[in-house]
Amino acid sequence: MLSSSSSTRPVDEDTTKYNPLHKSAEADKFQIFEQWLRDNGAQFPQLELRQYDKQNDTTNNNHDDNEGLCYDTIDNEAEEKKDGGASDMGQSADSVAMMSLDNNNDATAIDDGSNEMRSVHATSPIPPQTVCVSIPKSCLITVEMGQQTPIGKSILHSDVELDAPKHIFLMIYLLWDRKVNGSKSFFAPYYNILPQTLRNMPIFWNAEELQYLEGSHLLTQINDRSDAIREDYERICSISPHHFPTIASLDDFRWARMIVCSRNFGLLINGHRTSALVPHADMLNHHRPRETKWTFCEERQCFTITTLQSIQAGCQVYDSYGQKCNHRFLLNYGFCVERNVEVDGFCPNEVPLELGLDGFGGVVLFGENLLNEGGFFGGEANKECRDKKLAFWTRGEHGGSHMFGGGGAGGLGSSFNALAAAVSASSMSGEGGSSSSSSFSSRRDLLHAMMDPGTASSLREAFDRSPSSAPSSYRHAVRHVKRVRVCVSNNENTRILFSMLRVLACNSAEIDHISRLGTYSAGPSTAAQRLFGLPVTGAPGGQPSSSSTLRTCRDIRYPINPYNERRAMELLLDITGRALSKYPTSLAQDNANLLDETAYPKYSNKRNAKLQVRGEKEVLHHFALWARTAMHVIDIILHELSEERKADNGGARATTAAHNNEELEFDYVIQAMEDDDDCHFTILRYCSDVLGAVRRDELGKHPY
Ligand SMILES: C[S@@+](CC[C@H](N)C(=O)[O-])C[C@H]1O[C@@H](n2cnc3c(N)ncnc32)[C@H](O)[C@@H]1O
Repeated sequence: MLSSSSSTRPVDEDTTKYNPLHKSAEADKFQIFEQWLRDNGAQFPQLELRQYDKQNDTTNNNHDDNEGLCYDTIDNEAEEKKDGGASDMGQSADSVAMMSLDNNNDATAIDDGSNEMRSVHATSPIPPQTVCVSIPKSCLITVEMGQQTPIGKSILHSDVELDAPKHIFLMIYLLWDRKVNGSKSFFAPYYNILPQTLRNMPIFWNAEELQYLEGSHLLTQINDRSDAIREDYERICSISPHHFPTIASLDDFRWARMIVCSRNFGLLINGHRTSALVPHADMLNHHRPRETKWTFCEERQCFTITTLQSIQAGCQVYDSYGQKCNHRFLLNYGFCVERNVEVDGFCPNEVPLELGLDGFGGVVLFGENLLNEGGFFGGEANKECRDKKLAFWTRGEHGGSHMFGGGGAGGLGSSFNALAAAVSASSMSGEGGSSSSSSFSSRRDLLHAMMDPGTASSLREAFDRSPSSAPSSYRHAVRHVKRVRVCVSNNENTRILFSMLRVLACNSAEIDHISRLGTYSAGPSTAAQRLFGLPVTGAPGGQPSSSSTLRTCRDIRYPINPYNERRAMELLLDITGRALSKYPTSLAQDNANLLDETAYPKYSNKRNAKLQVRGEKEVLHHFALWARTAMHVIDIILHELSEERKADNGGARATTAAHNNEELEFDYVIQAMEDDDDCHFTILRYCSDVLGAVRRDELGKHPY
């Protein structure tokens, strides 16, 4: 196990593995590359490039060490940028057997194009604040250069919309120059050392490798990414039908997209914001916390990398690709960090949760309607209530337009990924446009039909074209779904998740109450609302104060009451359970699997997939525990309240057996949580502070 600090990181001492660069064609490529850079003024005097040796990797994937709750629409990962942050993978990078680029002991590994994992090492001790890499502007490929190519100009003059507009011009330059100028290109030495297969990138995984991600939303994102690349390719072909297909095939385009995605730097060059491919600087692997920083230095007119700490001779020199969830590392860079934890203990791994409402007032979790019609979440019979609830749930979104587009942005930038589900032709025609939800059985049939993935998507298309002409039952069945990414933290996205759960858990009186709440208005507030600096209720009479803005389902930051909060926690337990049930293996099984480095070799696609799903399950288990703990604490509060009520009514509270049981007392339970080292601080703080404030408020309402 390597430390994240260079001072304790082992130094590679087996110099026999790092012979001078002259023995293989592969080494020649790198020698030519480095010489080309030096000839053009680049400097990296204390660095050498190395290549990882192949290691039991059945997928030909040799890797070394080792993107708050956002609505999906702001979770745009299409154009991931390096951010000058730092990595964890460094810890494993050094532990991987490596060889110098001229080491022809493993010529086969080199020649099959699969040994694509290179790294940068210090050849002598490097003090902090040393500019260890300096690449002149003339060696950079920038967005503007892509815009000046014939295809770039055609794109600029067209009104075509592309998924990756910023990356596209770098891709275009790379593909165009390679094809048109070939070995005569100024950048040919750079093109020659770029990885050829990118087999570690999930969009290039085979079916067996993708199956390792079963249960993960990442599978959908991989598909979406693949589709988006194909669509961009087709759009550019439509602008340049005779030229572009001769420059790049779809496979070339896919390769270029992932090269740019994993290697570009967002820069400010002489006051102009752009993106660039920076030869050599893009050979540094990711590690956190960061040990180097990079920038475009106007004085030198060079891209520079500067050390932030001393780096020992032989140690790998890292860059940080930023603090990111493993799904971003995997999707955009083709690796996962084994232990993705920041120095302060924060783990950025996330999992997306999908929750929503149908027009019957029924809760929808991961696209499935809760059908407990006898229970609370299956929907409300009261039309007025469900209309209000739906109005609140969709408040702030663009009416209609987002509903069927699969991810259109809402007015507040939130993802309103409303899903229109298909129903069978018979059920649609059978409804005849009459009021729909007249009976439970027809509604149930309708919802069942909607859950069937085989139901007619053509009807959905017809409905999308003309929603207003669809039968009202169908319109009511349309599910309004939002997605939120959560991690093990009480960050903004956690707060949004809890807010949405509270709204979904509202009964008629509660939805009336939150609909009346104003935002940031002065006036009377409860102790708990003051304590948390939370929005306060509007003036009596139900109108928000004039200075308030309308609140949305993201704004219910404080429990509405203990009963609603308990229902919200039931929903949280349900949604985490549903998400966990999608995976074929348990978290315990994953942990056991990852101990087996023969079956799950380091840096293999199989291991990376396992790391990804394990990270998701860790988050889901955290929230399941949160929900269970909260329900227990709320039950204790409700018990105390009922005891108070009895006492207020003249009962003998103190003599009840239950009351003598200290395990049923709020303070006792909170103290036990504080004493428990395993109790996560977010759960403790929520139970102690948020539920504690709810309890104080409720007790303050006595006598009843
Ligand atoms: C900017 S390049 C870095 C240089 C790269 N190693 C090469 O040989 O060209 C980014 C790629 O390096 C690899 N990489 C970077 N950091 C890594 C890490 N911590 N663990 C595993 N692979 C990493 C991934 O394949 C990623 O797509």
